[in-house]
Amino acid sequence: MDNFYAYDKATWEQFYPTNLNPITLADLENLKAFNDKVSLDDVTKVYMPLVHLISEALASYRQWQDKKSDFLHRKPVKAPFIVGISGSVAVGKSTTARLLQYLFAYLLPNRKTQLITTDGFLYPTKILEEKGILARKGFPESYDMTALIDFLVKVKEGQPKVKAPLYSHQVYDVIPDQFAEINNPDILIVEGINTLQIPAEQNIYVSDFTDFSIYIDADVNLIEDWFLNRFQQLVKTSANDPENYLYRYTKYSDEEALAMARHTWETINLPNLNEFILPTRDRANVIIHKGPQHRIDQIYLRKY
Ligand SMILES: Nc1ncnc2c1ncn2[C@@H]1O[C@H](COP(=O)(O)OP(=O)(O)O)[C@@H](O)[C@H]1O
Ligand SMILES: CC(C)(COP(=O)(O)O)[C@@H](O)C(=O)NCCC(=O)O
Repeated sequence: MDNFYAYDKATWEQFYPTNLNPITLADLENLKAFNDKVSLDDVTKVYMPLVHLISEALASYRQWQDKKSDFLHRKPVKAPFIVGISGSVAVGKSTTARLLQYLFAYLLPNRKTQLITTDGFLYPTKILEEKGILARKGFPESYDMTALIDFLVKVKEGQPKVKAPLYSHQVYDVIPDQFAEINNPDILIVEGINTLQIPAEQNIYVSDFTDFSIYIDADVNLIEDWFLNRFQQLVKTSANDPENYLYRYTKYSDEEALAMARHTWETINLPNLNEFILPTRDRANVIIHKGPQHRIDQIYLRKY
């Protein structure tokens, strides 16, 4: 990790400029209502300075966009600033993405932020089955990368109403005929395990469209625990919903269901982490490292 500056929380906290208002107690209460899991200590000491840093990158991006338009004698187009969030399955990407969206709204009230997850660009289960790659869900070949790149091109062109397909963890599949609509926001957060990947068969990558990238990291045993905990929570909430994919696990004892989830982790998500996700870590602008209870213990900022 030679090309990163490494900071503990106490040092990183000091980078929040003293002339900016710190987040207030009332806002932290609102945040608690929005998400009662995330540590407020992490919010004030890690995420607030990070959001400030990203807002500086956004300002310099906008300046560069304007300079390019001036150079070309073209009318400036508002191309959204894209923040990519990567990391293992169940490391906390979507939780962090939603938190960042909340904090952008707080610190940058005049900027509109939207959020998508690349899960929506997974091939539907039917196609994964036809291709014989259902057991490779989440691996590079399980995503329709052409559709994802096409989506990013339209977003960057400043087009309104760009459609993004949606994925449901409950249905365990892409939802047919339902889309998120991305409407030329100032900031688009793109969250997904593949946002830093360089698939061999592509010559243009998600990271070519990403203006700031974050990788969420943790010890692999902790991530496995978080995956199993999330699985148990999702199974619990499916108990009265036979349509839910996870409903089938309610028929097994807790131990049996847990053993099946562990098998999924060991045969699919862990090999995917080791072969295709972790090797992309050092390309991120910032690595957030978490310890037990998801508490952040180190922040790495890429030097070059
Ligand atoms: N900062 C956090 N504090 C507490 N729990 C968290 C935090 N981040 C994620 N989790 C929990 O960890 C599990 C995985 O998080 P999730 O955001 O779904 O991960 P991902 O999107 O990377 O798959 C979920 O059960 C979630 O509630
Ligand atoms: C849809 C996913 C590829 C992406 O996961 P996420 O990062 O959203 O947790 C993953 O949740 C998944 O379904 N993996 C395949 C193996 C499994 O966990 O069932």
